[in-house]
Amino acid sequence: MADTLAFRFHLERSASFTLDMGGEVPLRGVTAVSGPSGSGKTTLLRALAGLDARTGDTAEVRFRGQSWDGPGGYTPPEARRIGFVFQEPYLFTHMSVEQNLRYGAKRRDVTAIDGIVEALDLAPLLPRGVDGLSGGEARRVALGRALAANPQVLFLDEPLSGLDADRKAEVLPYLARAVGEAQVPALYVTHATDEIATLADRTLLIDKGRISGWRAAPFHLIAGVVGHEGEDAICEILTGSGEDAAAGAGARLRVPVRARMGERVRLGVPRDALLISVAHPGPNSALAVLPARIAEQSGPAGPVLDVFGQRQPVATVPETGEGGRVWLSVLRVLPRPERDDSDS
Ligand SMILES: Nc1ncnc2c1ncn2[C@@H]1O[C@H](COP(=O)(O)OP(=O)(O)OP(=O)(O)O)[C@@H](O)[C@H]1O
Repeated sequence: MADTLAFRFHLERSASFTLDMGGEVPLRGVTAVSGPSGSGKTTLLRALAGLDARTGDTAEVRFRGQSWDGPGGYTPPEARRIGFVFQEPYLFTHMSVEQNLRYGAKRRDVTAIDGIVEALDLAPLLPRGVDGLSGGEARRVALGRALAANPQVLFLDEPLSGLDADRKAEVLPYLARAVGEAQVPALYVTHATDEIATLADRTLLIDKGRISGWRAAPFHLIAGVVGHEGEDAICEILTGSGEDAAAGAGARLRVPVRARMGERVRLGVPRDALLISVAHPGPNSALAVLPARIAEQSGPAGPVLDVFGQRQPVATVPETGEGGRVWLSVLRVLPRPERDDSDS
């Protein structure tokens, strides 16, 4: 497949750790890389980037059909055009925020960074020094600098780690927006389920240096922005195809998302914010209570719900039999602007 990052590694790093895996990551949207501490997530990103190569390593990497490493040829790390964002922001402290961004952009036209400044809301920070930035602001600048270099892929290694829950909730919508708008595919190392629910189109699970599985995107609904109320957007759930499509026409939710009128958003629903019941739950604190149907009680990837024609994997469903009607209470959503190729 041409539009993938394909790899195979056998890297012995210590007596107790060998990265031994091969796979293909679609170069579309965000692929989360998740696994226990020490499972090899950072080692995988660095190996894909061509860093820390050692004698005795077996490494083969192909990016969109072009050889980065292996018998097909070698591309040095600096020519791979990877935008790296690490756990620490690593900004240049002797430069202002704007100089940091321009450094990222190097030979690019400065107007080219306008979209990044807007998506990450960096305009008020541009003249400031880096030292006085809050943790959340520094993360936004670090992401902006990586995007300013016009990378062909982003490698984000726990870019929000170390932020408290409030700061993280503040930065996550910007991160989601910037990644969505830049249309740069990303590999995103994280343990955090809220980040995966907001950002990930799929998750690569690794354990002890090996791939332990793939997980599809967590439960989400695609919606269109049809209005605004205060800072929030009013989103109308888009209907898919099939017999349940018509049932959803007009279902709306008010959500805190930075999105323009007419824009498509993906509303990620964390597992603990989704209740499935056989009877209508009655008045509750849900953002929305939606009719749905169990499309598959026990499919190969677990149960599948059909929500207005959008088929979604879920952890468990009540025993009502296949085709059973259920009600879906959505308690919380984590929105991300959606690219037009989302359903391809
Ligand atoms: N250069 C190295 N020399 C020896 N051991 C290494 C080296 N690099 C990584 N390791 C070992 O490889 C294993 C995987 O490390 P890695 O940092 O990739 O894990 P991780 O999944 O990113 O962990 P975390 O979630 O804690 O960041 C660890 O046991 C680590 O000690």
